[in-house]
Amino acid sequence: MPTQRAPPSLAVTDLSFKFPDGSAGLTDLNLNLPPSSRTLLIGANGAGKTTLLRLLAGKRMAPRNTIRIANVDPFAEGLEGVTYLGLEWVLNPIVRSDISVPVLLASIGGDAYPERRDELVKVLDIDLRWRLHAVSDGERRRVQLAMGLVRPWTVLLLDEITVDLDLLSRANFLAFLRKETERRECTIVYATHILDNLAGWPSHLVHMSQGRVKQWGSMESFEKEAESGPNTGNSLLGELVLKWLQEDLDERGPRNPGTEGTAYLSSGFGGYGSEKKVEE
Ligand SMILES: Nc1ncnc2c1ncn2[C@@H]1O[C@H](COP(=O)(O)OP(=O)(O)OP(=O)(O)O)[C@@H](O)[C@H]1O
Repeated sequence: MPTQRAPPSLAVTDLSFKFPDGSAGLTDLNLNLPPSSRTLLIGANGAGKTTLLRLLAGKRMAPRNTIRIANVDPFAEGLEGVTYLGLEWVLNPIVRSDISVPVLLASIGGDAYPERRDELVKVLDIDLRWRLHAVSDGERRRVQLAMGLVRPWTVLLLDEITVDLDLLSRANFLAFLRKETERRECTIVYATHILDNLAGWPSHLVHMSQGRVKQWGSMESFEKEAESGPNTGNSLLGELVLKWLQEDLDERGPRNPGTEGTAYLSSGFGGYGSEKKVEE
C-alpha cells in the first residue's frame, strides 16, 4: 500500500549554506510555512531568494536535517511533487524551436491531465496554433507556464518568471495559483519584485536580506507594520516592501563606501567613455 504523504509544509531549520568559492550564501535560516500557504519571498537583488529556492528544489545540496518538505528530508527521501520554475527552465532552448503548442504540451505529459491542460490553455490565453519559434516573449512565457504547471505539483517554487506577462495575463495566472491552493493540498513560494495584483494574494511573507531571513510570518502578523510604510500611493503590501528595502539598504550601506561616485574609477573601470569598442 502506498504510504500516506503528510500535507505539503516547508520547514527550514538552522540552514546555512556556502557557495563553492567559500562565500556565505545563506546564514542560519529558520522558516515554517504551512500546507496550502502562498508565500512571497521579498528581498533586494542579491538578498538570497534564488539561493534559498534552489536549495528547497534540490538544485543545490543542503546540509542534512535543515530542510523538510511534507515532513520528509527531500535529500534523503526524494523530492516528488516539487516543481521549481526559475531562470534555467525559462532559458530551455526547446521553447524557441519550430514546434507546436499541442506537441510541446504532450511531450511533457500534458495528455495525462487533459482537464488541467485545457484549463491552463484557457487561463493563460494560449493559441493552440502558435509555433514557438514565431511568438512574442510573453506568448512564449505563457506556453512555458502551462508546460511547467500541467503536472499537479504539491510544492511550487517560482523564481520571478512572470516578467514578460501583460497585466491581465499575470492577474489571471495569479488567480489560477490561488485557486490551486484552495481546491487541493499544495503550497507555493514565489520570489518576486513585481507587486502588481499581489495585494491580498499571499498568505505569508518572508523578508530576506544579505543571506538571512530578517522576518517571516502570516500576512496578518504584518498588518500593523504595513500601515507605517512610507505612504507613496502603493498597496499596503507595496508600502511594507518599500519600507523593508529602504531599511535593508540603510543597514547595508553603499556597495562602494568612500568612493563617492568614483567607484568605476577606483575599480579600474574608467567610465562609460573608456569602454572598448566592439569590433563590427
Ligand atoms: N555561484 C555563486 N557563487 C558565489 N556567490 C554567488 C553565487 N550565486 C549567487 N551568489 C551571490 O549570492 C547572493 C545571493 O544571490 P541570489 O541569486 O540568491 O539573490 P536574489 O535574492 O535571488 O537576487 P535577485 O533579486 O537579483 O534575483 C548574491 O550576492 C550573489 O552575488
